[in-house]
Amino acid sequence: MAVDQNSEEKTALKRRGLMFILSSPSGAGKTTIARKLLAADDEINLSVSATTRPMRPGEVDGKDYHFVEQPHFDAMVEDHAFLEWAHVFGHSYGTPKAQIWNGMKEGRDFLFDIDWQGTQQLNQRASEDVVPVFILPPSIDELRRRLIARGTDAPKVIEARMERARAEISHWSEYRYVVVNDDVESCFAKVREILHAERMRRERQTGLVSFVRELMAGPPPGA
Ligand SMILES: Nc1nc2c(ncn2[C@@H]2O[C@H](COP(=O)(O)OP(=O)(O)O)[C@@H](O)[C@H]2O)c(=O)[nH]1
Ligand SMILES: Nc1ncnc2c1ncn2[C@@H]1O[C@H](COP(=O)(O)OP(=O)(O)O)[C@@H](O)[C@H]1O
Repeated sequence: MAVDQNSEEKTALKRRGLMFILSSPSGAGKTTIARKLLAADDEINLSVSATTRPMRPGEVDGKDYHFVEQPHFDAMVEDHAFLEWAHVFGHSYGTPKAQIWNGMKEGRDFLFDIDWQGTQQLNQRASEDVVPVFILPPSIDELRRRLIARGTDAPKVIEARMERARAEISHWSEYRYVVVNDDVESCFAKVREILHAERMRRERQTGLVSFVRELMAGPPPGA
């Protein structure tokens, strides 16, 4: 029956969701690239982290981050509510578990803006589902210029971020992909290509084995 065939085909080609990670030293542009990707791609959802850092102008609670007090964050750690969490720049950041696991099972993809510590933890927990991408600035001077131009941090905070940048960059080789964010449009295009190619990987297409089996079970060519 035609209806059955259609639904069978859909099942056969279903794929498991992936965890697309963007990391970089602060100011290299990962939030910019992440926002462009979310706007351009209907199939990827942002993993909204919880953080104890203060909200920046223009940020929205529940959309950019869940802004929480330290006791609330600590209680979530106690309850094992995070897939991963870490201290960054004197604040706590963590990925709430609930939204991710259910979505992944339904084949939804998630975008993570997390640091190298979180990437290591996700790699340990779900390496097959993880696609780690590291964004590099074109130069250290340009990194400082971008942090200043962003206008969200006091000079002391900018210097702290610059000091940390080298330590963060030292983790570049733990990532499957590394992209230099010189021109934002060309960096975005590369990141998008990575996402598209990763979606096509054989291992992610959960129904492929039965699909190919059925394909091979058909009549031989010319029959
Ligand atoms: N491990 C981990 N890192 C996070 C999480 N959320 C954000 N981060 C990282 O924390 C760092 C600081 O983020 P943020 O305060 O937004 O400043 P930004 O680096 O200037 O965007 C960045 O490297 C983020 O990728 C999280 O849930 N887990
Ligand atoms: N390719 C680029 N060229 C020039 N400025 C950029 C580029 N990418 C991002 N920026 C700017 O640099 C600043 C830092 O970018 P942001 O995305 O906030 O970095 P991160 O999330 O890595 O801390 C922002 O003001 C952003 O508009």
